Amino acid sequence: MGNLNKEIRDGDHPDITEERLKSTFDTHKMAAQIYNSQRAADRRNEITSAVLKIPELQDIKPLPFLSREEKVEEAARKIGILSEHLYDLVNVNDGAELYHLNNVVIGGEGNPLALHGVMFIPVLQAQATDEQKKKWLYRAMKREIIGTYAQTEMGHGSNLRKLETTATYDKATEEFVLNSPTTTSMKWWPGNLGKSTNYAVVVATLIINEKDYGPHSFMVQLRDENTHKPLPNIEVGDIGPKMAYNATDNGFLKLNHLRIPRTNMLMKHVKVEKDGTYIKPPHAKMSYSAMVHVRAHMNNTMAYFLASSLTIAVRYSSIRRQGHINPKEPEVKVLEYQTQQHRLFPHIARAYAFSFAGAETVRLYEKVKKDMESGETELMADLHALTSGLKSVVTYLTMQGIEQARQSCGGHGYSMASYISEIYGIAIGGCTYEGENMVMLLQLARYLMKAAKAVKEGKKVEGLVGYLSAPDNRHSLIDRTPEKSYDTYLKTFEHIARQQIFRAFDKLEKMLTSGLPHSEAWNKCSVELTRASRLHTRLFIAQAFARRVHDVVDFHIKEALDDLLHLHLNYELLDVASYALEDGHLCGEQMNFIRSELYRSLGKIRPNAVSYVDAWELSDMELRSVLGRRDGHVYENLYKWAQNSSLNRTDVLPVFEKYLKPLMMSARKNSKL
Ligand SMILES: CCCCCCCC/C=C\CCCCCCCCCC(=O)SCCNC(=O)CCNC(=O)[C@H](O)C(C)(C)COP(=O)(O)OP(=O)(O)OC[C@H]1O[C@@H](n2cnc3c(N)ncnc32)[C@H](O)[C@@H]1OP(=O)(O)O
Ligand SMILES: Cc1cc2nc3c(=O)[nH]c(=O)nc-3n(C[C@H](O)[C@H](O)[C@H](O)COP(=O)(O)OP(=O)(O)OC[C@H]3O[C@@H](n4cnc5c(N)ncnc54)[C@H](O)[C@@H]3O)c2cc1C
Repeated sequence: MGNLNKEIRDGDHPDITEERLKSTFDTHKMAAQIYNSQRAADRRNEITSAVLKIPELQDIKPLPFLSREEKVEEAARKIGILSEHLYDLVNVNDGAELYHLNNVVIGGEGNPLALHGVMFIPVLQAQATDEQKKKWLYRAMKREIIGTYAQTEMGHGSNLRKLETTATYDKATEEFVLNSPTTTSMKWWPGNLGKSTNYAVVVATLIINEKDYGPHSFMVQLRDENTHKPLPNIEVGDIGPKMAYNATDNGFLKLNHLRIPRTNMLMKHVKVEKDGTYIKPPHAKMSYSAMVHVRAHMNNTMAYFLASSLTIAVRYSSIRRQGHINPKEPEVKVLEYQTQQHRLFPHIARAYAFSFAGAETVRLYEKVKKDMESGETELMADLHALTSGLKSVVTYLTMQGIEQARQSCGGHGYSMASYISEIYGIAIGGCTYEGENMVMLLQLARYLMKAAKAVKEGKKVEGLVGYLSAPDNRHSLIDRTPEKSYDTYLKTFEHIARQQIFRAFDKLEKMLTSGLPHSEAWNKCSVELTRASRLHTRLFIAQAFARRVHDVVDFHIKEALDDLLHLHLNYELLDVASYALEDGHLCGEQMNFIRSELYRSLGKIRPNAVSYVDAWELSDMELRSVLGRRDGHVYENLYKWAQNSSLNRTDVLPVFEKYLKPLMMSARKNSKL
């Protein structure tokens, strides 16, 4: 039958092998849950193996030792080589395979085609007419041109309706005049805009006959296709180094009365006729599709970032020995400490939960995308609400989890040898991009307030907010029913979310009744509103986790996932318990029960800890972490890694003669006086 944990190899550190031998489940079967099919999990490993056989695709040295320019060059070099091998390595129509190939070969720090794949192609697919697709999309797919999505400006990112870049229609010439009238109107932030791309979908405020029609999308050629020099009336460049993600040239763009043909406006759903007549889209927010596309996929990318950090931390914790639990016995693996388990295991459960919630979200996204192609827009509001909440909650909790993973590695976690700080830097960008988290929580809150109003008016609501109409127990049944059921936990989460949604609603209504204008009342309730959004979203995540466990057929996988779910529900409930204590839905006795279940869960998870992270099947090449090495041989490799430091090229640095020697000489001279 072989080992259940598929990472076991001869010569590995015995401490990590000992962990893997304890596995109660087949890690490759678990990978099928994480990646949604056995075939997808197999393909990931096949792609990794194929990449390992191509020497030019390996990192020239550990990425933390590269300068920013070297990072940009290295990513571009690999993109060039990848293009030669692409069709042999992956199915180019499979986004998951492409994403995996990118993670293995290039990693998360970015590459010249990042925004091309993530936004430029999707926006053309969703918003270009057939004729426009022929002109740009097919060239983009063949990488004859490289594009990005240029929406955010120096002065405005969140509030799209106040974008200053204008696209003014000139009926006489049948052109749009694109203009950045102020410094703050410059596009600022778009990925790869700075140096890599030669085209961009620019989002600008459409003006026809002096009337403002709001943000619309326009195709703009930025650079000459042969020389790559910026075209006339275009100023473009890189915005400088960032917290992380520095292989990517996030850029600025100033358009100086640039004229583009009328047919460069993306017109699948919305139109400007030759005479300037404006024809509305079936839904006002259809042009926001590229943002929804990314938000819908972010749960999975965040789950991946979180799982990467936890793989590093848990593997390292299984070979790191420090201190004693029993003074008569040798030093223990730090993973034995309950505090270490409490620090890491709930985040493992979250990574799984985000992946399962992500799979459901992508399914809904695919349905809405298909509907939109035929002008059907009914589910757009549901999708927008769901992705807005998830994007915010998942990125925030991912940030917490990665930082805990780093701290759990002690001093070595702070070294770039762990690579956790880079993963952290990349992941937390997600709290900001695709809609600042508070802004997106408030978008979900609009949807929740509408639902609450409907319920108050005696109407029945369904779907994602159906629980607002469902019967509620005054007291939680956790620990009060003979059978062990997750339903009691989910009902408690429902109660908490429902109470908070109505609390925010009542507060808002009270202020409105007192005569406060809606926007002021909204602002004064906004903390309560974001709380409602978070609780609603955390309920959805817990439900999605429970739905997945319910559907699993394999006994051992189901059992292992069930343990994680149990931990998740107890940990998350403790995290939000104050809401349930406030109105007596939970009592102190139940809190004690939940706490003791949490501690019991940590013990249950412990033997499988390494296997839970191994099941993500993240290769050494993609983890890029000395601490997270599959074989557990950390210490000798930490020493090897440090040899890459340019400071070690000579024993004595020039700064010694220049500054340190004079400093010490003069100090010595003074002390002799
Ligand atoms: C296999 C593919 C893999 C893809 C993987 C991608 C993941 C990559 C992850 C990691 C790798 C690192 C790579 C980094 C890539 C970075 C990419 C980042 C790119 C960007 O950041 S692009 C710029 C993003 N900008 C924003 O998100 C701006 C945020 N602001 C807005 O979206 C809007 O301004 C707003 C929604 C906040 C408000 O819009 P507005 O028009 O003013 O509308 P309102 O008045 O507030 O609302 C009116 C009404 O409309 C409804 N609504 C709003 N939006 C939508 C929508 N999209 N769909 C449906 N309905 C919508 C809203 O709910 C209101 O409804 P109501 O009146 O309440 O009924
Ligand atoms: C790594 C990275 C990559 C990016 N890539 C791209 C890209 O490819 N293309 C692109 O176009 N853009 C890109 N962006 C820009 C990004 O989309 C915006 O920065 C983001 O949407 C946030 O907008 P902002 O910067 O205007 O934040 P601001 O809105 O200025 O946020 C500042 C503060 O104001 C608060 N705030 C703002 N409005 C409200 C409100 N209505 N109610 C309550 N609070 C509010 C926010 O919560 C926040 O606390 C990228 C950004 C990053 C960090």
